Amino acid sequence: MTAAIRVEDVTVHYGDVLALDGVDVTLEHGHVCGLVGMNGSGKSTLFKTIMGMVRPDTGTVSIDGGTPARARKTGVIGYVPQSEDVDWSFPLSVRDVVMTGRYGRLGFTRRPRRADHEAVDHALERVELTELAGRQIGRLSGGQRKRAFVARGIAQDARVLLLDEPFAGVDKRSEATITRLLKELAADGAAVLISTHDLHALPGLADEAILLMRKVLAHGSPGEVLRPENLALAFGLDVLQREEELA
Ligand SMILES: Nc1ncnc2c1ncn2[C@@H]1O[C@H](COP(=O)(O)OP(=O)(O)OP(=O)(O)O)[C@@H](O)[C@H]1O
Repeated sequence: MTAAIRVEDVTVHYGDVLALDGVDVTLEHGHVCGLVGMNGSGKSTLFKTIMGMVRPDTGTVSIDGGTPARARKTGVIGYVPQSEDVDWSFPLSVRDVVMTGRYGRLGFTRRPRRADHEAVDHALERVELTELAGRQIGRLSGGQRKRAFVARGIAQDARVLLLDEPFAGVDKRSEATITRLLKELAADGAAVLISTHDLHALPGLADEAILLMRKVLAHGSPGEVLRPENLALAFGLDVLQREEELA
């Protein structure tokens, strides 16, 4: 079976900073995988490398057996970026943003057809944003913005979906809606890779997890990955003690 995402021996530097060091990751379709690691461990860099927005110094990335550029062009891959990476003042409505998920499919005229409008309506319904469809994207709450980007991935029918910190600054309702949708998308055969700082939420969110610290320290079930010795390696003793206090 062709892997949804295959990252092989990828190393990335920003100038002198080593952000990823010989990273190998294989993800299959039908799974939600949580990506965890401390600030600066390379999570966003890994996403950008998988998207083809950062070119690795060495190593290769393939998405559904093709290049990242091809996966972007054909709409195979969808990306929900960190909020800081988005220009929220851009004069686009929620509906416009969701429609950008259809761009790979629009014909020569670039004009959306009925099927495109229907896909956008359906996606807006699934994230519960139908009533806010006409509002400028920057005039939404943090959680609603994230749901709009998830709707873009749904309208796109992305087979591989990457979400960089979708729960940062997000209310519980949006978090629950997004979690449910991601599981539904995976059950329909998508591969979902999602970074999060919320280690306690990980088992309820994902069926596998990756612990990153420039290298992949652990990749397995959330239970295996969150073992105290792994957390101590990735985060230091503070987190380990906090985990014990919370247990
Ligand atoms: N554009 C850039 N130029 C230079 N260094 C960068 C750049 N982007 C990231 N870095 C550095 O690369 C390393 C990995 O950063 P990255 O943003 O991938 O980490 P992260 O795990 O996503 O962090 P966070 O959890 O804080 O979002 C860090 O040391 C960071 O300072």
